[in-house]
Amino acid sequence: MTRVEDARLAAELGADAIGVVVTARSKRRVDVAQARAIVAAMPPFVTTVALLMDDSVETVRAVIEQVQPDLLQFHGAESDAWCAQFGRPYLKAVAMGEGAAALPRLREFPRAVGLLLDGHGLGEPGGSGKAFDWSLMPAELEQPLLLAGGLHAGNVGDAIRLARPWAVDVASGIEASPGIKDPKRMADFIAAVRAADRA
Ligand SMILES: O=C(O)c1ccccc1N[C@@H]1O[C@H](COP(=O)(O)O)[C@@H](O)[C@H]1O
Repeated sequence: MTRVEDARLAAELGADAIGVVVTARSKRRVDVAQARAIVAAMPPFVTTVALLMDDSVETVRAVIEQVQPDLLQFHGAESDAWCAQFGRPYLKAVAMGEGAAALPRLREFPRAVGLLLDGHGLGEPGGSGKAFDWSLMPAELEQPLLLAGGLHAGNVGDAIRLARPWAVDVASGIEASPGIKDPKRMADFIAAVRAADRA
């Protein structure tokens, strides 16, 4: 989310969580002040997430103190120990663009509260709009698995039925342009997720 009004609409439509991208490596980047405004505008029970990618310890500390997100989400080459040093719950994104060869990395983050499997390639930022082979979603891991990458209202139902993730995460598939959400795409996406949940 880059705008308070988009984040409020997501919450009204029933999103369980919203994210702000504070890493510099994104076309959706917001500064700390804007990230704080978006997070502060969220009602109770909507989880707020700050996205980071190979940022400095100082940057992460500033985000924790000033934005106060519920969760950190790391998208780069950070190790489990590096992510855990902040003493905050975190999600670790794993790039699935190389297919089955990426699967061993899912075991490298035992302290993550969840793993986000995203369709982009190793070293690339997320938010790419690229999907991966959902049949690779492992069933045996104990951590909650979140599915991301190239999702939109037209494919998220199939993705949920096939991969059975804990949650789905979307950026470009609900946008009118980078960082600007499209209300109809957002509503259609959440309706498709709820329909798949019920089925
Ligand atoms: O969205 C970004 O710009 C971004 C930048 C750096 C790291 C992660 C980023 N986004 C994450 O990627 C997923 C999937 O995006 P998409 O649906 O394929 O466009 C998104 O939900 C964020 O978690």
